[in-house]
Amino acid sequence: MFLNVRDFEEVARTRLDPVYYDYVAGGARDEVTLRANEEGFQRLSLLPRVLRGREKRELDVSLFGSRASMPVLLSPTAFHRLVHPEGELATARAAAAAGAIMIVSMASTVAVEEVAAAARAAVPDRAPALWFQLYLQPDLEFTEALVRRATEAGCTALVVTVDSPVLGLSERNKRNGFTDLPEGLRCENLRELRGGEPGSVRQIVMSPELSWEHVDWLRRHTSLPILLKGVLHPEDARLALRHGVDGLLLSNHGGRQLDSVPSTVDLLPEMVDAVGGRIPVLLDGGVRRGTDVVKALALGAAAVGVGRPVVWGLAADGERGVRRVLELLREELDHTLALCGAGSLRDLTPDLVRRTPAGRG
Ligand SMILES: Cc1cc2nc3c(=O)[nH]c(=O)nc-3n(C[C@H](O)[C@H](O)[C@H](O)COP(=O)(O)O)c2cc1C
Ligand SMILES: CC(C)CC(=O)C(=O)O
Repeated sequence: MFLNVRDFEEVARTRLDPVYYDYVAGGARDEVTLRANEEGFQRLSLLPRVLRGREKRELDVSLFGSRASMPVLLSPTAFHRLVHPEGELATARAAAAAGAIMIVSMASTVAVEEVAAAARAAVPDRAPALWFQLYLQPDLEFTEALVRRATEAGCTALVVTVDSPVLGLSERNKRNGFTDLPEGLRCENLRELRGGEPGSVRQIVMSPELSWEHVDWLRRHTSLPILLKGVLHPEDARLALRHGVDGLLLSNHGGRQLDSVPSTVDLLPEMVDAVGGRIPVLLDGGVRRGTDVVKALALGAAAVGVGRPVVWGLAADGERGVRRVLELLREELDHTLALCGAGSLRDLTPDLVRRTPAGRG
């Protein structure tokens, strides 16, 4: 029985090739940050208010022009066809049906146009909420064409991942010899547009030479809102403001890039402070429960993202699994709001969160 997100991980573990399970579950090096993300939430306690609740709670949010049924979105995760044959098509249908924002990974194994078409077909009466995650490629002509493709496909915001000047190192992947997608799977957004072998697919380039000038370049080449994913230093948050960025997705890549960085929820108050309310701060990393969502929102996040939970849902039970994972998080969020005496997300304020004394959490 799937009672919570962790139940999906257990089933996914039994279903998946252990090499692919490790790819998804794993983090960088000693996995200190991977563990810290969940522990960060566990160390925080909630302090509910009483006698001020409401019969029906409002969970919907509006973010960068996208309406969503809840402040939980699908963080970008690569290679969905590695865990289920329908891959991102199933994920997109589930997200659209749940009214959740899906951030399509640049490294999706289904082309962004097809992902968008699947989402639209799932909810013919409304526009599904899709954003696109981008690794800025040093080949700016290619990057520009990709941004155009994502925009024309119907993605309405760009989430630029900036924590990957080089790829993080997962020792699980190394031990397992997992370096490439298996035969038949490709990053469909990386197809050559011209030149190269017909139908050939590029490798994603992680470039240490990317700079704020590239963000400025992107700002000039798109009218879509730009969010930066992976800014962790408050000084970089302030720089993001100066470079006209529209939002931050506070993320340590689920502990997959630099190991030993703090958990995202521990950094959240400082980052919220750094931007001083001028742009929304979203957060991902370690969100597994409705209580985690409430803690993050109370501390100032505009929304949270989930990465692995979606992949576990997909691996365990395809589209239905992703649907259920999103439903569970929504139900838990609603239930937690009720127990906290919050009638809406606006009632979530920092005073509802306490740091558990050391040794007790
Ligand atoms: C299997 C997997 C693939 C990922 N692929 C991407 C990606 O393509 N682009 C990206 O910006 N982040 C990627 N991430 C990071 C997620 O967007 C997100 O930051 C992270 O998973 C959040 O932590 P959580 O898994 O604890 O929810 C990936 C994470 C996982 C687990
Ligand atoms: C390197 C990407 C293709 C995928 C990614 O970001 C990840 O696996 O964390």
